[in-house]
Amino acid sequence: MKNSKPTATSYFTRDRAWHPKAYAPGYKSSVLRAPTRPLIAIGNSLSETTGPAFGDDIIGPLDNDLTLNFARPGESAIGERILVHGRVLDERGQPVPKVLLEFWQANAGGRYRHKKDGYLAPLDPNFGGCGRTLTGDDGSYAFRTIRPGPYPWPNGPNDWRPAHIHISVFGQAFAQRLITQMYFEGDPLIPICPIVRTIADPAAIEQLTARLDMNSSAPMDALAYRFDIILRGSRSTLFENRPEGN
Ligand SMILES: O=C(O)c1ccc(O)c(O)c1
Repeated sequence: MKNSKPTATSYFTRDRAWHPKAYAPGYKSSVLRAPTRPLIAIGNSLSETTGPAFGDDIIGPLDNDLTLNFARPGESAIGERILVHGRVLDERGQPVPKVLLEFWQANAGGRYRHKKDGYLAPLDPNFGGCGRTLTGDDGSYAFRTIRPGPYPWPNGPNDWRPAHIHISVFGQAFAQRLITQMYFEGDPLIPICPIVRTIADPAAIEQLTARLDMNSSAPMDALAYRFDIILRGSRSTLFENRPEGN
């Protein structure tokens, strides 16, 4: 298609080489998870392309504050207090308003509040690890949390996940949910993480890395990190549930 005349949308088409391969043996669980046969396109059914429409009414007052939303009254989660903020943008850089963002993460010691997480680090009685918010009319979002700890995982003999926050972006339908992981600028575990190492282009890793943003920090309260999410196009944020074949 190289010589075809560009159309209005061809500038924004997806660069499939940007996304990691679904099969990446260094990331052990990708081996069984990756499709073994060519993918086939299945059209969405009506129930996959209609509703739900989320409004402000589903969001509770503490949903975007993980330091408080599981804490006992008057207490808060242990850890380095941070604000995470940014914008959700489409392939033209236009803001995407009113999308539901959900986040989940380990506590400051690197432990998830999940029955299958048996890591030695203790649970924090004041930290649940989940939150949600809607983007504003300018596509912006923000939430308060604590910086999660890194943790070991049984991929190889000594593999550790860098500190990260999982972020889900809900579209206008159940079939439109994209999930990514946000890392923190300067973390030495990023380049040696087997999951990160499935990503070929350093620029794509940079895009998954939140930047320290001193201008948005809350003095005497919380540091800020900025993380923009680009939903589509040649420089889309990498989403773990949208590998190269989709
Ligand atoms: O897919 C996995 O196996 C896997 C393991 C550890 C993680 O922290 C994660 O986000 C995914």
